[in-house]
Amino acid sequence: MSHLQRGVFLDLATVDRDDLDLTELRASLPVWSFHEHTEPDQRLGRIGDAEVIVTNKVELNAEVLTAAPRLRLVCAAATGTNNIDVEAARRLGIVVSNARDYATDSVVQHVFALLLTLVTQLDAYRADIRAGRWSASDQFCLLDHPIGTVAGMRLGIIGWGVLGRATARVAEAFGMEVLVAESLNPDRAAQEDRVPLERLLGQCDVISLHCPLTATTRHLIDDAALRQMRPGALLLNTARGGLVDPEALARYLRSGHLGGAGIDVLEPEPPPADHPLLADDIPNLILTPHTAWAARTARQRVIDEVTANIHGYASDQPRNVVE
Ligand SMILES: NC(=O)c1ccc[n+]([C@@H]2O[C@H](COP(=O)([O-])OP(=O)(O)OC[C@H]3O[C@@H](n4cnc5c(N)ncnc54)[C@H](O)[C@@H]3O)[C@@H](O)[C@H]2O)c1
Ligand SMILES: O=C(O)[C@H](O)CO
Repeated sequence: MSHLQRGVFLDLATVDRDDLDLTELRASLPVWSFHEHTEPDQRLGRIGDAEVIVTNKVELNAEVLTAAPRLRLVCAAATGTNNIDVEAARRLGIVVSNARDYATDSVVQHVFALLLTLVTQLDAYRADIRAGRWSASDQFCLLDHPIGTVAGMRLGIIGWGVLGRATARVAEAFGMEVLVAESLNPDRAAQEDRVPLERLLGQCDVISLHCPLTATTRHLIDDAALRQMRPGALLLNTARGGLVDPEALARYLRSGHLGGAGIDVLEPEPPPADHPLLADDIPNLILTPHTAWAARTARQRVIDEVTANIHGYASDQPRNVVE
């Protein structure tokens, strides 16, 4: 058994809005400090001699990890761990655990909320109603914005993990054809049935991103990738903002080459007011504020996953270790 004394949760308010049960988490260690948010210059003071850090989005770089004298376990209250220097943690003998498969229902319904909103022109018709166009119409319905059907569309998935696979299952139920991109990571196991990224981009009506943000995947969807996408194709990003070059995406939406985009994640977050994708003249862009994961059930599950990761480490059976 590994005896752990003290834990610090650096950004509890990003998970809990006083609607979650933290009893088990609080009981998992003798001493806890919970902080709603932590600014970069507050990190070291708050970490102190903690052996366990829980973070959703506070950055833990090599400098911070090196300066934490007793740190043994970092629990990401998230699946994505791009805010944590996992390599530095490994060198320092610190275990990093994440939360897996905790928000699958929430993220997948969000992917389809974005896709169906684009394909049905929901926003445009709601704006028409608010502007009085339905009441003023000479017929029972409005037909001003062309409506597609997802059935028959070809969906390209980039990132064949928990969320990519779950998205594919729902897509098939909608009558979509699914193609899966080869992983760019050369260490990945056999990739039969996968399609090279370039071909996937050129053959699909919808591209949905589900891979982690790493040095290799940063700006995976750049100017060249957007150019390869079919005219009128749709881009969905519920993974990480850094996967997409925002200036390039704004250009391809403005030019009409892309039919639309549904984006839940930007870089940085929160985005500055002058972020290229916050401009108000970009057509067919639906933005949501990183809420794909945020159903209450999923937020409770992420707390339960963190608790299980602490218990796993304490009983010498670390779980969900990020390699
Ligand atoms: N918006 C949200 O609310 C939200 C919620 C949960 C997760 N996420 C993001 O979604 C990502 C995926 O989550 P998941 O649960 O499916 O993770 P996962 O680890 O199960 O799947 C990720 C997959 O991406 C693959 N991959 C890695 N590098 C790749 C590359 N270069 N090219 C193609 N594929 C590559 C991996 O092999 C793996 O199969 C997370 O890393 C996180 O950043 C976002
Ligand atoms: O990676 C995740 O799990 C989401 O971004 C929520 O933190």
